[in-house]
Amino acid sequence: MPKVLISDQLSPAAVQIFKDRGLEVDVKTGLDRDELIKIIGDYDGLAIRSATKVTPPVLAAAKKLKVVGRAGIGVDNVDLPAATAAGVIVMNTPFGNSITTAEHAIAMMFALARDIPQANASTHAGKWEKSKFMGVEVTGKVLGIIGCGNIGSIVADRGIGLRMKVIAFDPFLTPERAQDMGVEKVELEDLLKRADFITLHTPLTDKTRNILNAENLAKCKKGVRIVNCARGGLIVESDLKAAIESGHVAGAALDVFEEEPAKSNPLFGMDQVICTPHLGASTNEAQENVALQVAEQMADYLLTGAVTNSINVPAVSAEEAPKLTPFLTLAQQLGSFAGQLTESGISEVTIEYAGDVAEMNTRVLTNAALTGLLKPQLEDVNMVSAPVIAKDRNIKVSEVKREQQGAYETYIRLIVKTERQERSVAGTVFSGGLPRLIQIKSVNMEAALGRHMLYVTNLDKPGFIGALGSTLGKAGINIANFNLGREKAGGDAICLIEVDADVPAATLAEIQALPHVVQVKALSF
Ligand SMILES: NC(=O)c1ccc[n+]([C@@H]2O[C@H](COP(=O)([O-])OP(=O)(O)OC[C@H]3O[C@@H](n4cnc5c(N)ncnc54)[C@H](O)[C@@H]3O)[C@@H](O)[C@H]2O)c1
Ligand SMILES: O=C(O)[C@H](O)COP(=O)(O)O
Repeated sequence: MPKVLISDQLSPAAVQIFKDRGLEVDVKTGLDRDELIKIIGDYDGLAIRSATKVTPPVLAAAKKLKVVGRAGIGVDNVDLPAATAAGVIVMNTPFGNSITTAEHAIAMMFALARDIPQANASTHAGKWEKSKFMGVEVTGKVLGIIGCGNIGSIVADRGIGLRMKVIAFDPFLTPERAQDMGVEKVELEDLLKRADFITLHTPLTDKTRNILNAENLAKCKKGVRIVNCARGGLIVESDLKAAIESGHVAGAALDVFEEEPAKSNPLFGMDQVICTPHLGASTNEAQENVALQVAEQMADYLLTGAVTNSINVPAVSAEEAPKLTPFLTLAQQLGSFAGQLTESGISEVTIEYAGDVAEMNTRVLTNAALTGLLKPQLEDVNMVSAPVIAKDRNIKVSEVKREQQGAYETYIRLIVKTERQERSVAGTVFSGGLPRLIQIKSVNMEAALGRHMLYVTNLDKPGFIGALGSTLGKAGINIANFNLGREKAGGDAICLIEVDADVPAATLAEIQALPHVVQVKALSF
């Protein structure tokens, strides 16, 4: 009988589900790393929240482990590549605590507007400082939401209910979805300039890390109040401290910190800063939701092999797997390729299946393509949530099936329409199950996608390839594969280069400055 360890505070509902489904379950919370390493070898499943760190040494000791279930959203405490390499499925519950977290952000906004924690402490101390705590109304104020996904859009809805003017910065929010929500879609600069309250609801990615740094805080309206119930690392804490000390920022309410558990922090002790210890998801309702859901998902997987809400593995049945797997990889790669190049809201996605692949389970393949497409923008998107997210965002998704045509026996073509342009990319699977890109826009080429890729669009002129090669060489970057294609001699051309390491920003800038280069972008797969 499979055995599960619950190593963080989960609702007792989870234990009941595991037992009802016939699994053995142990609850051992507060384990340190070595204690976890010592016992993890006994378990097939590990159910966690954000406290347990699933690191490579833990995974190395977890010889029987098949699934890690995160009762909540963020899986930043799980080393995903290491889990994937160890064959461990990681699943989460992407929607179960969204309402609760949005409510915490609203509670923090009110606490800030009316100094409630400070006034509470002062009153308990018998001071009756009635004139000290002069607040601000939220009605009519501008609420600036950075990141308008599941939680951000619930905050927007509540803000509108409070008669606030809600503006949102989220490059991947379509104008139609913003309009449906009654939210004004704005650029970051505009949001910073106009918002009386700013609330953060993005994942922590390379693009969002330090999004509120000294430079951006200086662009904020004087007297702005800032709420962060998303992730520490979105705000530079020392810069926020300085902005509060100078009086430019009136206050901040923080549920999350650069380092957690936060035992000391530059912002601790400041009168204008309200802190909670990562309580965003801590309500009975949310905890019940996520515990029930994660236990059901883990039991399903351990008992039947069904995969739901997995972050690192697509959902496929045992019979379909061998034929479908290379096409799943291809679909996800095509999606990821387009997603990494997309910098504005997606309105439409069409996936063409031609030849043999049109007879397969194209729904799963479409979900794989959407997962790849949305992944560069969203922290938690998987084969199950991708279509729901696309629908929520008013992205029109359609499949077209064709008989075999053209040079390839079978292929998948992904066409992505955004506010600004239409992008198409096609690929096939070669014998031996090797996925290959065969066309980008209307330019033919045959390219495998490696871990580090450089995508360059340029004019087909002499000297360009040499200049590109020497720029990479000068930067010590080895070229593993070089693929070229062009529309016509002297016309638009595309280079897709596999390199052995990440290309630094300075080298990208040098390539961008080469004659005949239109665009350069580093991609990773
Ligand atoms: N405090 C807590 O206890 C708690 C609870 C739940 C979730 N969270 C955190 O809240 C955050 C949001 O969760 P969610 O479920 O709404 O995620 P989500 O993926 O549904 O939404 C994130 C949104 O951020 C947007 N985004 C991505 N990059 C952006 C960028 N560079 N600039 C602006 N917007 C960008 C995405 O387009 C998306 O709409 C996550 O970091 C999650 O881990 C915290
Ligand atoms: O990502 C999440 O779901 C939240 O940060 C909640 O984390 P917690 O389950 O540790 O409270």
